[in-house]
Amino acid sequence: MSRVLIIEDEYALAAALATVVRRLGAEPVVAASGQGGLDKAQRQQFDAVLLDIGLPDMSGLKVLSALRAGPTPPPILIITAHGSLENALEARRLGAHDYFLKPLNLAEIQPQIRALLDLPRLDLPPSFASPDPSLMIGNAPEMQRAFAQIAQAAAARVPVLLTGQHGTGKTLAAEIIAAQSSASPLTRYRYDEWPAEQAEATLQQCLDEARNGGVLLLEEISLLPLHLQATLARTITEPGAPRVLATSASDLREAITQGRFREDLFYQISVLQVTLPALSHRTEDIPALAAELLKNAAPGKDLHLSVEALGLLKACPWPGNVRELAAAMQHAAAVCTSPQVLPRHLPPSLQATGQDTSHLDTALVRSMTAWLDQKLTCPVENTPDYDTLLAQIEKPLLTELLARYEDKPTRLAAALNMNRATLRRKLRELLGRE
Ligand SMILES: Nc1ncnc2c1ncn2[C@@H]1O[C@H](COP(=O)(O)OP(=O)(O)OP(=O)(O)O)[C@@H](O)[C@H]1O
Repeated sequence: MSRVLIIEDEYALAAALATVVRRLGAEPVVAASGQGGLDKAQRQQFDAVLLDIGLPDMSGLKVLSALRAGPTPPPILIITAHGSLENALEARRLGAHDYFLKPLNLAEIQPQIRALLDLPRLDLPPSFASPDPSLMIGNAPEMQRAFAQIAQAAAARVPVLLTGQHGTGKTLAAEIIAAQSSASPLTRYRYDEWPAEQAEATLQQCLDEARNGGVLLLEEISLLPLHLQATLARTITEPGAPRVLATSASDLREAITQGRFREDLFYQISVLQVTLPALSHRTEDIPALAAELLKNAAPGKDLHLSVEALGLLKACPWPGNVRELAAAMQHAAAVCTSPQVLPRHLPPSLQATGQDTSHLDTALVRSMTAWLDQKLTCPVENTPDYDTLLAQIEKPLLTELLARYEDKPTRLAAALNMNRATLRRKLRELLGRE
């Protein structure tokens, strides 16, 4: 893996550069002073150096000449707030590869770093490459609704709020929307990635970076404290402001009632909304998702899931949603030495929760309660009788059961210990089968 030395005393900038380097597939090493940088360069070989000229302990130009004096000097990119022609000329004379002025446009410096490291575009992790919309898997009705919302959002240039539990694909959906609707790279900001004293300056930097046609992804916007919400509410209405895509796993309307989120900002950022369903609400998507995630986890290994393993996956509650399923498939790929993944190849925690199906019972009771609420809130004369309600429950139950026993009533009756004559009568009355 290529290694990049970042000599920069401004924490926010150093962290942002480290993120860029990491996303390019290289390892960042940060030094906050000139001497620190030189020490690190003496101990390790680097493939590139990003060097700030305005360092606290010595001139970056001095660091540059010291680095260049080594036996195999790496290519060096200079970053400076004191952009003068002299500095630029001197840096070039001392052998700097290129020269960048602060405030730094990360989108501009990124291709330069890639070129220095001689990294092919394909090396980029999916978060920086434009994600392929087909990578978002889902056939369930709730997912189809989400796809329609994503398509609308991709065709517009208005702010979008993406909601759903953690790991449901909000960020992936936002990346797809951004890639489809803007040529500029996506700028990202997440409040809890920064120390409190750097958070505001970094937000401002991200807002500036994405100005004039860019897209700013604000991950988990609910974390933003009120004073930064005020900054955001003011800035995103200014001319040239970036398009904002915001994600939230917590209920922003509830946050508004509790005084933790500004109502005006909520309406500003939620012109369009995309709602990603929980994985436990779309268990029919689990086979396709699990197969794809397993393939990604073990490319070329041709692993597939046994019926038993799939049954277990479908029964799990998945609080971590698709992210948790992806981790489970990585686990399976690591421990499974045969072509077929069995329940014992799944993480032990899943094997335990998969046995406990109480969450499914709870879900059944919850949806039956909602169904009854709806059925029974009508004038007394229209209230259905008990047998009608029971028939409505039994009809899908029998259809589903028959499908599992090859559509053979005799097999179903034997397997579930049912009276054959009763089953035949029910099939005739409820499903019209002779
Ligand atoms: N429908 C999907 N098809 C394929 N992969 C998916 C899908 N949804 C999510 N993923 C994958 O699951 C992982 C988690 O998704 P993502 O980071 O987008 O979730 P999130 O909702 O933004 O989570 P958080 O709230 O924790 O930030 C990612 O690796 C993503 O690529």
